Amino acid sequence: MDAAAVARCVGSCYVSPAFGDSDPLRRFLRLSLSSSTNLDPTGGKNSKFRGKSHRRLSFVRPIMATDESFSKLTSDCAGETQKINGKQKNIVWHDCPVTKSDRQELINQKGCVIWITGLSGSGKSSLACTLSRALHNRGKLSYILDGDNLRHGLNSDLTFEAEDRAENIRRVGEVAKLFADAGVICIASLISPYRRERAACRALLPQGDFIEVFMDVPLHVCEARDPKGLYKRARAGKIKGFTGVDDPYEPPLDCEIVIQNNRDKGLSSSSSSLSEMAEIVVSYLDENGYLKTP
Ligand SMILES: Nc1ncnc2c1ncn2[C@@H]1O[C@H](COP(=O)(O)OS(=O)(=O)O)[C@@H](OP(=O)(O)O)[C@H]1O
Ligand SMILES: Nc1ncnc2c1ncn2[C@@H]1O[C@H](COP(=O)(O)OP(=O)(O)O)[C@@H](O)[C@H]1O
Repeated sequence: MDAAAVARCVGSCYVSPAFGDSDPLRRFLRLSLSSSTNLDPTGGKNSKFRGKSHRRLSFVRPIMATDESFSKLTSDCAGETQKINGKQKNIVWHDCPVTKSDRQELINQKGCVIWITGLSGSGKSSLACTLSRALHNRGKLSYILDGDNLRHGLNSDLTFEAEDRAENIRRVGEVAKLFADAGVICIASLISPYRRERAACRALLPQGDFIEVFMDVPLHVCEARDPKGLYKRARAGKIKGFTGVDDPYEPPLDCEIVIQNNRDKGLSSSSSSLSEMAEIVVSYLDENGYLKTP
């Protein structure tokens, strides 16, 4: 992409130079300290990339980033993790001689998770599809885990209550981790409104392999798009607990890529910008070594 295209998007996009913390323990501690709750029901209205200076100290620990994930963070990269939670005991990790490295070498790429978060209507699914196509055109294998789609199957038992949303995100995080382990570039696109759960998904992956993309689109723009008529129904009180209307969205404080996708017109004017947005992510992957065998 040329510099002008970057600039056009950068009216609209910010790519952070990845996380400065190379040490997983440091990052874990940082996440523990930075997580806090934002109950602003207007959600994305003021959602700008705020960066480190706006982090608040809090003693709230990530719900999912428990002692288990802590020990995983310190030992996981070797792939030797033995996962034991409260319900499952006496299980032992079984290794296979065909490794993640073998798989990555086979398809000449590095498995990772692109996690796209944002309000309903912010363009998550559109970006996911455009990105997947762009990667496909470059001969790279990707797979989309879309929140809406997964709620037709794997997550069809879950509601939009906070606890179920958290479980939804946890499951998608685990599945995404498996795809990344398979060597695939996994594109997860779901609202995932809570920082703690997104942080927990990040903690499942080796350092750098979780790339969070924030669709920073104001609520009024999402609401004007309203392709499924859900905002209208939520405003009419026919849907309770709709994200951004009467349910919270916690914008990322610290993510790899921010995309300000503000246009409120139809696809004809957006198609080029979607491909520019996808190109921003592809460039990030390229520059960080995900499009070749590590
Ligand atoms: N109450 C409520 N709040 C938000 N969204 C709702 C709700 N009810 C249904 N929908 C539709 O479900 C899609 C979001 O599913 P997700 O799995 O991505 O949500 S979450 O991550 O568990 O919050 C979301 O899809 P997108 O518009 O693609 O984001 C909506 O179409
Ligand atoms: N950059 C854009 N400019 C204009 N409209 C867009 C843009 N990106 C997405 N849209 C439109 O916004 C609506 C919501 O997009 P979608 O990808 O379904 O969002 P989400 O998955 O976040 O709910 C769709 O009608 C889509 O065509």
